Amino acid sequence: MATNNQNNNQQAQLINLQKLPHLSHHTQNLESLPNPLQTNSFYHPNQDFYISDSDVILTPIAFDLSSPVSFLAYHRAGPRTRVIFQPNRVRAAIVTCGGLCPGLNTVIRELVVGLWNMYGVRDIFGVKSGYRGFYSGEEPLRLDPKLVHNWHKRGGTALETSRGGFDLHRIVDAIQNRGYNQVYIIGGDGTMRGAVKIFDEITRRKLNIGITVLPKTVDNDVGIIDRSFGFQTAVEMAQQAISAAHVEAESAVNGIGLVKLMGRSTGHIALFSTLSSRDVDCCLIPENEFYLEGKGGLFDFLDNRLKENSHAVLVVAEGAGQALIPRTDAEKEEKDESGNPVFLDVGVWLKSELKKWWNRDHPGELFTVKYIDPTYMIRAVTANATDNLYCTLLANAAIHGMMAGYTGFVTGPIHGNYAYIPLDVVAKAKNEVDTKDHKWAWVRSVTNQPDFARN
Ligand SMILES: Nc1ncnc2c1ncn2[C@@H]1O[C@H](COP(=O)(O)OP(=O)(O)O)[C@@H](O)[C@H]1O
Ligand SMILES: O=P(O)(O)OC[C@H]1O[C@](O)(COP(=O)(O)O)[C@@H](O)[C@@H]1O
Ligand SMILES: [Mg+2]
Repeated sequence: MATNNQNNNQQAQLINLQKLPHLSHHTQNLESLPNPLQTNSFYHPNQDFYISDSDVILTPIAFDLSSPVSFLAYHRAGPRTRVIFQPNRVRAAIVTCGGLCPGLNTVIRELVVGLWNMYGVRDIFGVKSGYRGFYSGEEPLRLDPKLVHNWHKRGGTALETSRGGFDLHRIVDAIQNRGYNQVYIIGGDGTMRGAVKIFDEITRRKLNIGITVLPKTVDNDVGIIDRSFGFQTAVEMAQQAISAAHVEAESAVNGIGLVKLMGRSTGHIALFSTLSSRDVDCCLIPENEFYLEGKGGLFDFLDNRLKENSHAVLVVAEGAGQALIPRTDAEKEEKDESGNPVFLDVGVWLKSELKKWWNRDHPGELFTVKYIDPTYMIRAVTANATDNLYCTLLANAAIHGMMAGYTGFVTGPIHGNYAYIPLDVVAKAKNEVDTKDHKWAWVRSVTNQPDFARN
């Protein structure tokens, strides 16, 4: 019969636990207290209510039994029996960084309400305007449930956000000087790269300060988690633009409706919008290069489509086709304040190329391109119900992790369960559209578009 040790060894070979940093790893004399939820009148925690450190989420969830299997395990999010912070000694800071995303205000609201109601924390501060707000001299906003009461009904971020302005030492000095010991950062891939540096510096200084990132990206370009909050809302909003483009195209002779959607380096919004709309004839994304002229190119496809159907709808992600657009050397070098490449407008360029092509190949024949660019409209809106719920669970899960003393972690759903994932791992994990998988094949079969693979 296998001994416990043998079983543990076998399990260790099979399961690779993604260990989390904990404040006890670099600070001493931490307190250990019963979780205040134990005496919170709204909760009646039994033993199953608490999540233990051996409770994990496994991935992958689907595997082939005929091959050797191994799993990555992430600590499951949720309340622990013991916490390391006295609620009245917590000074929490919340900051939003990078571009907008539906649900930002909900996450802020739920962090405030969760800290206040679940754990009895009273010192909660909103840092204004992104990373630079830590040291800009602007006073942080004191937050309480009354103030944030309605925030989930507003798009944007009431704390304001910004790009750039990452000054590591000034940020960590400010965190230290303000006496923050829980820092909740809401941001995307760039934000996480910055947060890794903040975490490293806090660790180097041996400070008793927990830091966590709640992943935000309207593009859904952050890896490991199932999807980001606000993404569904954005896809829903994009439907309106696609429907309008379809109506315009259908109502014209040889009409093309062209919609540009967000997606800097990943085409998830374009892909999901295409799949859910079914009005789209061709979806162009950064992960799949395309070309205009010749057999199998976009014009060839559209020529046939217009002959068959007399109208067509194109969806293009903003980061698609960038290599095809002529640009000056200066334009090639252009970056935004965070260091992200600045794109030329693929929609405007495509519209002009389409017109040139038609006039050249079909002179005198009627043709219309209606270009719709909803850009900020899909991300500046209030989160829908599903995303709002996601934001609430995300914020609650992040709070439980921080109160338990975890640090340098990201909270997010993995196979529908909330998990704590090491920050440095998520910061490196990009979520790109896999053009070899079923979903992209499905797009191709729904649209019948070419694969743009030159043979
Ligand atoms: N490599 C990096 N190191 C430190 N800070 C970074 C890095 N990349 C981005 N940041 C900072 O993170 C913040 C948000 O980044 P940005 O790329 O604009 O948005 P997002 O986090 O949504 O991707 C900005 O303040 C930016 O300066
Ligand atoms: O005009 P801004 O604020 O720079 O935003 C534009 C960019 O923001 C995005 O929504 C992504 O932003 P994040 O990296 O902040 O998530 C892109 O889709 C878009 O290119
Ligand atoms: Mg980003």
